Amino acid sequence: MQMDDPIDFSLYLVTDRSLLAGKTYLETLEQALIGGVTVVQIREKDSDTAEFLQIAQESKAICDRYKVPLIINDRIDIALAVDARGVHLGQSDMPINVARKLMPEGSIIGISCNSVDEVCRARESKADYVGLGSVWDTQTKRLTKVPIGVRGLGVMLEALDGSEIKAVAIGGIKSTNLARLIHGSWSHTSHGLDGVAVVSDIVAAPDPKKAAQLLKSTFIACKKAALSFDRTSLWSRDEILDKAITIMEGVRTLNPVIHQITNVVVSNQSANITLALGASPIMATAPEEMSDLAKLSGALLINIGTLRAESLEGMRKGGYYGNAAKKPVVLDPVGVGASDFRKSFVNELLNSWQPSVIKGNAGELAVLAGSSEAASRGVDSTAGFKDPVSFVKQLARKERCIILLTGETDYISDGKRVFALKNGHPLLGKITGSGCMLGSCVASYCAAANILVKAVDIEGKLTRGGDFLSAAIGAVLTLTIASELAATRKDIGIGSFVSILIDEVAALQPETVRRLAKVEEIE
Ligand SMILES: Cc1ncc(COP(=O)(O)OP(=O)(O)O)c(N)n1
Ligand SMILES: Cc1nc(C(=O)O)sc1CCOP(=O)(O)O
Repeated sequence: MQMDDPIDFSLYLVTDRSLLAGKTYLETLEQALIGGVTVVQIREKDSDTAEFLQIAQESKAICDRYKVPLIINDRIDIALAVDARGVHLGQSDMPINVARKLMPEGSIIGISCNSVDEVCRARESKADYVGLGSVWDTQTKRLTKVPIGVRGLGVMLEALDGSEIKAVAIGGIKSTNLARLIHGSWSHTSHGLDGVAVVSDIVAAPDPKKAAQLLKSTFIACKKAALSFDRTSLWSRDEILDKAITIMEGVRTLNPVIHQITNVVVSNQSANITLALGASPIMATAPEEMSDLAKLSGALLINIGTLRAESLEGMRKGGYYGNAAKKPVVLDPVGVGASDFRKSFVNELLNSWQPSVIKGNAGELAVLAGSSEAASRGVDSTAGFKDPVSFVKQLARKERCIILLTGETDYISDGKRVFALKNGHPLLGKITGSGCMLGSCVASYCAAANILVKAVDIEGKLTRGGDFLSAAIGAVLTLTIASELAATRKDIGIGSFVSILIDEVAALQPETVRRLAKVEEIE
């Protein structure tokens, strides 16, 4: 191991002797190294200099045996004394330029960052890497700043575009939330994390070797899977329509269970439209059921209309277990701009699990994107975007999922391609819950798409890899074409329209979808 060998940051162990679970500190360190830790930071918050020095010397000897670089937290004198590869500094520690003068040439200097401003300063000061955190809450350290969440990481990573500075995330990271971390933090400029820094999930594990192995293999698989999001599919518009129709038929033959946590206004018609599609609805909300239902169902829909305090835990757990069971999760952020309560809750949801599709009107999606361009009033959108095509593409890249923007023209993007769909009838806008019913259709089609995947390669992925772009297109076509057919019925009115719409969805034939579909890809 030479001083100028590049460091592999993928699994960065930060030590904490107060958390040991049975094994001694040195046994724990060695087991973690055998398990695949690629860099170690000695963090001794309660030791005096003599004790810190001794621990650092003993740790260095073990790390050298495994050819793994050693970093010292805060203390340049200790780093120099043990010939460590570098130091990790906090925002209130010695400035990087001073540390650089004291440390030997080629030393690694890392700094903690909690905001984009701090990342920009780290860049100016020529840090070698940044520790971004805390991502989530942690029991290991009393936090003085609000956790940044996975979506906050994405903008910090973007601030590193074009630099050589490496980035690791820290705070609350476990093997169980690593997939969400890697996928959700990817910036829309395709900047991903170089590694994860972990304390308790390794140090406090009964088997630190196994814990490190799991973290390392999960990190590698997730990073590979996250990179695949940037690949563009080569399907033509007609092939995508074929796939959408295959998915439509798949819902009818596979009869997937669609778990829906939805609002009280539309619960009944959402369940009925799901039945009309050929799927099987279950409208369960209790947090206690979420783990079982994630295994049983083909997809989960989370619709935040009529949000109440007692619904929150079910939505948190539903998405979490949905990701864990590799089932698509569809988020319908109904009226998210109506209150700070909804806004902060949706932000919390998107920091804790990964949706496969987000559907919303212009006002709702503008709130998610932090844009003031499209206004909303309650749950209704009152104005659209000047450039909806770029908007959906950007948001899909940011959220790493399919974005469905509803309106007179519906826009669907996977971050690379954008499709405009122009079917539908004005009566859809006159009834309550047409958007919510569309959410049920999207979830049903995603479930079938996720079951129909042929070559299953689930490693590191949040689902089986279903074609959710075609699923979302198929779902929109089904509801909007059925609405056109329903509107031609004699004496149709607002009241009868809902029932006839459900009938038309049930009776809709694939050839009719193919004949009437108004889908075009926007270059
Ligand atoms: C990799 C990594 N990132 C962040 C930290 C936190 O460092 P700091 O801000 O100095 O806080 P303390 O470690 O002193 O609590 C870290 N140690 N490692
Ligand atoms: C040491 C440290 N620094 C943080 C920061 O936000 O800068 S969070 C943290 C503790 C991380 O421990 P665990 O992996 O057990 O959650």
